[in-house]
Order: sequence, then structure tokens, then C-alpha cells
Amino acid sequence: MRQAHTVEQVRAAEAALMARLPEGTLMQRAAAGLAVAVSNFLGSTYGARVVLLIGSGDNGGDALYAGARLARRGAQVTAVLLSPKAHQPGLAALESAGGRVLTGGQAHPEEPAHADQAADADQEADADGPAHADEPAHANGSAQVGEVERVVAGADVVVDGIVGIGGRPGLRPEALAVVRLVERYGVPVVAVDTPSGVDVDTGETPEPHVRAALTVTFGTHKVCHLVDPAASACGPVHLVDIGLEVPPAEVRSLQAADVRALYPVPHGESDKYSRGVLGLMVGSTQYPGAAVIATSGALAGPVGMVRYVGPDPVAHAVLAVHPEVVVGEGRVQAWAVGSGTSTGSVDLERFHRITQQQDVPVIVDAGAIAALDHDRAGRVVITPHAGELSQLIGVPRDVIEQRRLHYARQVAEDRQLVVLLKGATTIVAAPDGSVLVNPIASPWLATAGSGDVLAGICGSLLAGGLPEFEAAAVAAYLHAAAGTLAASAGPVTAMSVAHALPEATRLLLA
Ligand SMILES: NC(=O)C1=CN([C@@H]2O[C@H](COP(=O)(O)OP(=O)(O)OC[C@H]3O[C@@H](n4cnc5c(N)ncnc54)[C@H](OP(=O)(O)O)[C@@H]3O)[C@@H](O)[C@H]2O)[C@@H](O)CC1
Ligand SMILES: [K+]
Repeated sequence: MRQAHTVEQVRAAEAALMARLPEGTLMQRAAAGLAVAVSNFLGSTYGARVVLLIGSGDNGGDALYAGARLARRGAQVTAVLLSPKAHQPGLAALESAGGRVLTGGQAHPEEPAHADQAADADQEADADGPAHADEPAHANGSAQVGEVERVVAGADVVVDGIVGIGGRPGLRPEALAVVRLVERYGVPVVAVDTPSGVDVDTGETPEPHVRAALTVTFGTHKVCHLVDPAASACGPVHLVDIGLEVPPAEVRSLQAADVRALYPVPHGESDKYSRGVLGLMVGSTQYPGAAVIATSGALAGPVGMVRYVGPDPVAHAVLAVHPEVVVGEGRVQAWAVGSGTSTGSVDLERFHRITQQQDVPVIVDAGAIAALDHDRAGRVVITPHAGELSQLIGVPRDVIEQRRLHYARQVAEDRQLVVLLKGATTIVAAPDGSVLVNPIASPWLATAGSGDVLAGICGSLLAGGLPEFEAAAVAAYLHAAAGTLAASAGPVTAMSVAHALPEATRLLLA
């Protein structure tokens, strides 16, 4: 299980550990791990051109000490100070290892980007000779700016030590100017602890921020490493063990071993009923294919039998592809309802009867989400995308996309059900605040019918005996794994994802 802790939890763990260790030990551990990670990222350290962006706190300290280690291994290291208050011992260590230090505070994003433009600007300045001479401070600033741009343009890697867990969202103007230069020259960034500018505890990115090719973090993951949109700005996240002892986290992410441990594998005594029977009330005459696809997803899971209820033509379509399906109501261990329906096409009488059954969990998808009664009695998972959640709670879709963790949690708590919020990285939130973020992002899954597969496999896992929270998270994991597998053969369709599910499951359980 990957755990993501809050800044407060990290600070408490850090304080407890620091009380037992000589001063500076944790920063040295962090810097050593960071230097190795940057070195591995570069492939070859000797002669590599490394630029450090340094803010006012210990995040900059980590970068400066790591820079000193890289300089001792032959890298050409230049620190660009973005605050007058840089970490002094780190700065001294870098300088004594042969690193350079520049002040980047006067950088301006509108400065000429290319050497030829810079030369033109110089000629114009020369023509204005006296005015130039009247403004020595500005001339010095320009010289620094030019030098910062020159080293950034020639860098092999930029190390972002602007802010870490002590930072507020956003970048101050002097940092933003240099970050824009880095983006303009396409230099890859290794972020120290977090990409500067993201909101560490929520994964939100309300302001400009760094986009990293790799993030090197310390002690434990932070929420921004798992939750989008910030997670997408991290690149792969490398965790350096510095000996922190942390309490259980609320935001976590299943790993392959966790999914393996949770998956309800049939045993010698199993029969089709004990493996679980899933009732599917999905598809409509408008979207009959959704019923076929959801059934494919369900049958690719642990369930022993699927019962289908719905309009006759849809039932015929399901049977044509899946003759093993039993049509008509009967005893089931779980229901999957709503995929391929609009709110108007849900059989409300049957739907309310289903959601009043206390002992039978229900996964509620698509058109049925809005039809869900507040007075339902049973255990429920809803599987909205941001647009469906927007309709449900009346918050604009783009606001939900920016605050995915917040809204998934809020709806789970308010309505006392499990929310699986679909997206590039799917979030599963439980009513008690626990969250499982799917670790596999699969952009290929953004295809018609993909959600029907997810509803099917989720229902199958519920019928197989997993509790709602775990069933939703395992379903999201397997769905993304199958999507990735299917994409290895080219662009995917929902059916190809469903067909890849057994192989993805086999690889995982092997
Ligand atoms: N915890 C651990 O276990 C370990 C932690 N370690 C490291 O320490 C890091 C945390 O260090 P930290 O506490 O000094 O905070 P950090 O993020 O460097 O700077 C915060 C300062 O920056 C400023 N500032 C704020 N927002 C800003 C913005 N948007 N843009 C620009 N500036 C901004 C503000 O100062 P101000 O300028 O306002 O006075 C604020 O005080 C952590 O991420 C990790 O790298 C490791 O060494 C060892 C183990
Ligand atoms: K950083």
C-alpha cells in the first residue's frame, strides 16, 4: 500500500525523529538520496550541467547539498537564488564544492529568448549609450538575467528547490520568471519533494506551478503525489527513505500486491452461487451495447453467475454474445445498475426496490446516479465522472476537476456511500474520509463504453464478497491494468478492455 501523508503528519514525524538524531542528519539523508536520483536521471554526472532553483527554506537546502555532491562528482552546478534568504550552510557547501551561485530574482519572462535576439537588444542598448550609463542597477540586473537565461538554456537538468512542504500554492514572480525560462528551453526538471507551486495537501493546482519529469520525495508520499491535477505535474515519484515513522494515512493507493491479496480467488469448495451472483440492470433500448459491454466486464471478474434484467431486445443482445447469462430476477449477492441509461430510462420502481435491500450492495452508474434516493437503505457505490458529479451536486465540472479529492470526499461523507470518481487517475472515497487513489493512469480508457466495463467488474467484485470501498478500488485498478494491456496492441475499444481483463488478472495473481 502506498501511503500519502499530510504536511502536518510529516512535520510531526520529522520532529520526533530529529529529536533523536544529530542536527542536519535528515537533510543529509534527503540530499544524498536526491543526488543519487538526479545522477541516475542524468545517466552520466561528470560534465553534466545542473541548475538548482533555490527558494528560502529547507527545500532549497536539500537542493544545495545535493548540488554539492553532484559538483564533487564532476557536474557543473549553478544555483539560481530566488530569495535573499537561501539556506546558508547549503550554499557554503555548494560553493566549497566548486558550484556557482547566481541571483535570479531579477529575471523577467519577457527577456530575449535567443542569442541573436539578445545581440539585437545589446546593439540597441549601445545606440542608447548614455541612457544605459544612467541606469547602472538595471544594467547589472540585465547582466544577471542574461546569465541566468544562458545557464538555463544550456542545462541538462533543473533541480526545483523553490519550495516543498512549507510552500503555499503558486510561484512568486521571480520564481515564475525562471520557471517560464525552463519551460521555454524544454529543460527537464527534477522536483525536490514536491513540484513547487502545487497544493501539497489537496493535489489542487489553483496557481502556476512547476511541471517535473521526476519528483524525489522523502520519508513518505504526500497527497499531491497521488491526487490529480498535481499528481500529473510530478512525473514518476521516487521515495527516499530517511527513517520517518508515520501513522496510517487517510489517502492511499493500492499496489499490485494489495490487489492480489484482496482479489476473491475461488477455492476448491466454490460453486457458482458461493462465488457470487451479480444482478445486472443496465443498458436501454437507446444504448443496448452498454448492457453487452457491462456483462463482458462482469463475467471477466470473480462472479459465478450473472442475471440480467432489462428490456427484451436488450436481453436478446446480451444473450447473443453471452449465452451463459440468466435472464430475469432471482437471488443475487450484488447489483450493478444504470450503465447505458439516461435518468429517464431507469426502471425506477425496480431500482428503488433494489436500493432498499440492506444486505445486497449496489453499484450505481450513469443515469441511475441522479435517480438515487436519499432514503435508500443499502450499501452503495456510485461511479460518476466529473460531469455526472457536477449534475448531482450542482458544482461546475471544471471546479470538480480542480478539486477532485475534496468533492469525492464530500459527496461520500454527505451521502454515506462510496464514490468512485472517474478520471485520468480515479479516486475512490469512503464515508469515513478514507481514500484510495488508483495508481495506474490509462488515457486510453477514455473511450465509449469504458465505464460500462468498470461497472461490470466492480459489480462482479462486490458479488464476489469484497466490501464496497475495496471493490471499487480493485475494479479501478484492474480496469486500468486491462486498458494498459489492451493498448499494447494499439488503440482500444471498451470490448477490447473487457477482453483484456482476464489476462490482466492472471498476470496480477501469478
Ligand atoms: N519534513 C521532513 O521530514 C524533511 C524535510 N526536508 C525538506 O524540507 C522541506 C520543507 O522545508 P521548509 O519547512 O523550510 O519549507 P520550504 O518548503 O522549503 O519553504 C517554505 C518557505 O518558502 C517561502 N514560500 C512559501 N510559499 C512560497 C511560494 N509559493 N513561492 C516562493 N516561496 C514561498 C516561505 O518563506 P518566506 O519567503 O515567506 O519567508 C516559506 O517559509 C521539505 O519539503 C523537504 O524538501 C528534508 O530536508 C529533510 C526531511
Ligand atoms: K520543490
